[in-house]
Amino acid sequence: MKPELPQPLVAGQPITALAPMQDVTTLPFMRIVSDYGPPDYFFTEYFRVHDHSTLESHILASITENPSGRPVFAQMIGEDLVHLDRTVHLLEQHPVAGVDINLGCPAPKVYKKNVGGGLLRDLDHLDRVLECLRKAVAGLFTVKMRVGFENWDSYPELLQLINKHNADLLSVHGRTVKEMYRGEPHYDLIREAVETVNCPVLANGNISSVTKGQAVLDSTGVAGLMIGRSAIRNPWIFRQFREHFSGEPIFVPKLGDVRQYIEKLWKETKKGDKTDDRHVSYMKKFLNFIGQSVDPDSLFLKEVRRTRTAVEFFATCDKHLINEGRAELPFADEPYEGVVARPNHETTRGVAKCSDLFATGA
Ligand SMILES: Cc1cc2nc3c(=O)[nH]c(=O)nc-3n(C[C@H](O)[C@H](O)[C@H](O)COP(=O)(O)O)c2cc1C
Repeated sequence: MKPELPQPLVAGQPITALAPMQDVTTLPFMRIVSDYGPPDYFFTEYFRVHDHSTLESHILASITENPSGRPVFAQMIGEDLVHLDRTVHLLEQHPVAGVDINLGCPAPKVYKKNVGGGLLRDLDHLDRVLECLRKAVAGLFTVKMRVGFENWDSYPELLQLINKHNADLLSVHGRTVKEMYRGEPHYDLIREAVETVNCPVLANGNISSVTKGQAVLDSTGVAGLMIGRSAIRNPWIFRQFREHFSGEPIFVPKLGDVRQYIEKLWKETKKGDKTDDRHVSYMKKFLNFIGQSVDPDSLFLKEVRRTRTAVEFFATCDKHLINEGRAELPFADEPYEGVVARPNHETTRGVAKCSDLFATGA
């Protein structure tokens, strides 16, 4: 019998999902998001698939040790049929909700190896990849993709491939690979997916608040929303969506709550062997997004980016988030205009890790 998509936490509500984010959606981050109110679905960062790949243990932990009880879909990136098939069988020995293929990674070093977004340039090979995966995956087979490589000329064909291979869920990041993270996503193209494919669709890209999410639900008719960077900035966002869908008052975090979130992030993500000062640079990956909603002049972000030691880092957090009554100020619902996270997407470090592997000819 065909497996069904898991029910959302509150039956009948649109689905919410945490987008896969390399080096971010690790087990510690999933724990934190679960504490603040989990999404309906989790997706892991991608497992790399090539001729000598194994399941990376830290990614596997985000499936096997996830405390939320919510379904976790395992994402893969790769293009080799034999090894994709092999990896599906390895993954399905674990409690995965389904297996997802990454058709969106826009990093040149990745797409040049014809994986991630690169697969969107060769629909014949993509056809074979999807056929192989559909045969291999016993449970739910899901796809996360962008709307095209250079443009969306092949998008209708792409959507037909989703139908041909009976994907069970499609997440669409409404930009081309070449658009990277620039500009507003093409929500009209997400609507086209809803009208064309036979499976539920999740809208992805710049779902920054409940208001924005509801507007996207209304304009596209999607079954749900997949949220990435805004869940780093605002880990209460899934709870807020659930409250909104239930017609309840929506929780408004204060700067004092944000200070506690930063403390939690520090404690959860710091590995035993790392010095406090080295951990400051890892924390900036998160602070970059959090800082977008702290103050409109970007004072917090500018100052925290300059910190080098743990003492400086926490003193800056206290100054901007707690001292002089700031703890009671609201944390803005949307990023302040002009306050930009840099980088605002996959980092070179993350990209380098996977491109190094694919560069071996795998
Ligand atoms: C740091 C970072 C890492 C990412 N890693 C992945 C990944 O491993 N797999 C994937 O499909 N997308 C990845 N993405 C893309 C996101 O899943 C998502 O499609 C994108 O950020 C747009 O959604 P948003 O505007 O809600 O962030 C990553 C994005 C970021 C910012």
